[in-house]
Amino acid sequence: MPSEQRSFSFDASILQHQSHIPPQFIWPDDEKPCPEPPPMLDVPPIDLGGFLSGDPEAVSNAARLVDQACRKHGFFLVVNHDIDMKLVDEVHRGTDFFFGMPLEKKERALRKIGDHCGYASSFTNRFSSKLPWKETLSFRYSADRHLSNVVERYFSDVMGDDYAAFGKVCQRYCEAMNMLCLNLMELLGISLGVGGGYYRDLFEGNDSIMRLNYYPTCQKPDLALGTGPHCDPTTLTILHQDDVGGLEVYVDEKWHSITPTPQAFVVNIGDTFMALSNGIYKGCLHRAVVNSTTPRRSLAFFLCPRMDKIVRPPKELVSEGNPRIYPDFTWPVLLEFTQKHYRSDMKTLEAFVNWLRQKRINSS
Ligand SMILES: C=C1C[C@]23C[C@H]1CC[C@H]2[C@]1(C)CCC[C@@](C)(C(=O)O)[C@H]1[C@@H]3C(=O)O
Ligand SMILES: O=C(O)CCC(=O)C(=O)O
Ligand SMILES: [Fe+2]
Repeated sequence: MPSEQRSFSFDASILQHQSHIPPQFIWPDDEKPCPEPPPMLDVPPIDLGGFLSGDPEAVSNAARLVDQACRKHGFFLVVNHDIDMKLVDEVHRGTDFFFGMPLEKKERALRKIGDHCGYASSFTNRFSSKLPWKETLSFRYSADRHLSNVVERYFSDVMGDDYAAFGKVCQRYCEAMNMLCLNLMELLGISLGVGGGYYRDLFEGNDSIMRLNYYPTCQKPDLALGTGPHCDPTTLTILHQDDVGGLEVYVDEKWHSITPTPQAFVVNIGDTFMALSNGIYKGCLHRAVVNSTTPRRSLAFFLCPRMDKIVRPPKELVSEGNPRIYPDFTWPVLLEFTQKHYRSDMKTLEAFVNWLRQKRINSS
């Protein structure tokens, strides 16, 4: 991991108009965006309506579709999810408001070295090459009832009273995302044949991350990437993209674009759930491309286990034919690995297991 050093700031209000982009933002040829827009990934959205109402046939149909998608690429869309789309619009508007501010005001929430929360502009002080063409604002959401309103308080305490209203909106959004995640954990347990309770119970009181992504326009969109290729190291991601488009998923050895569907949420399996399913469900390899005409926003809710929970698959998923792939670990250790030692990509879990093994050898 390159050492963290202060370098130039990514002031989107300036860089978005520059015809020559700094070399740190130019990705190697084998990772550049596709020369032509890639094919759309044709995934039927999974209708959660029947599942949420407990209709047995709808439950088994949703479980079958989830199982197919997660064994293959770890990506699916959900509709009829019970989320108030007016709330989603409020978060998008607040996102525009925040990222539209002058840099020095955004930097009031500047991400501290090694921390995952706060404002970051393209991580210019975190990585020295292949910089993402984006600004992000990340904050913690805790489902622990003793830590209620942690989002709201973050906005007021860190960002100031003029953000209190946006903080309330994000608090409500995270609570809605938490409910959807718990329902999806139940569905994933049913899909894997271990019952709805195992994963749902594991994520009661979860300690998750919300991230607002803002991708300024780029005058060289064929050389840059908004977010590089990766699997989310977290458990499950619920993402809402605006109508601009830019999310791509790697399936059958090639990139596919995900057409924005405003009423749908994108759901993808993260590394932690790959470990929780003993490798049966695959972490979704994805990235985000940028464009030269329209800024893009996406809202990503990353479900993460409570800090003290051991990440371990249910015994039903471990057998002679399918032995344990990953060792026990806790999420804070994987999170620290991604924040201080390794930039998440498509091999994070493998690198993490090797790092853990080395740490244990060194400490024995
Ligand atoms: C725990 C996290 C680390 C990242 C944000 C969440 C889940 C996704 C991770 C990330 C987006 C994967 C690509 C690289 C990364 C550095 C980024 O582009 O932002 C990752 C995030 C991070 O480490 O800040
Ligand atoms: O903006 C997007 O569509 C993807 C963002 C993403 O993958 C992430 O934040 O982990
Ligand atoms: Fe991601």
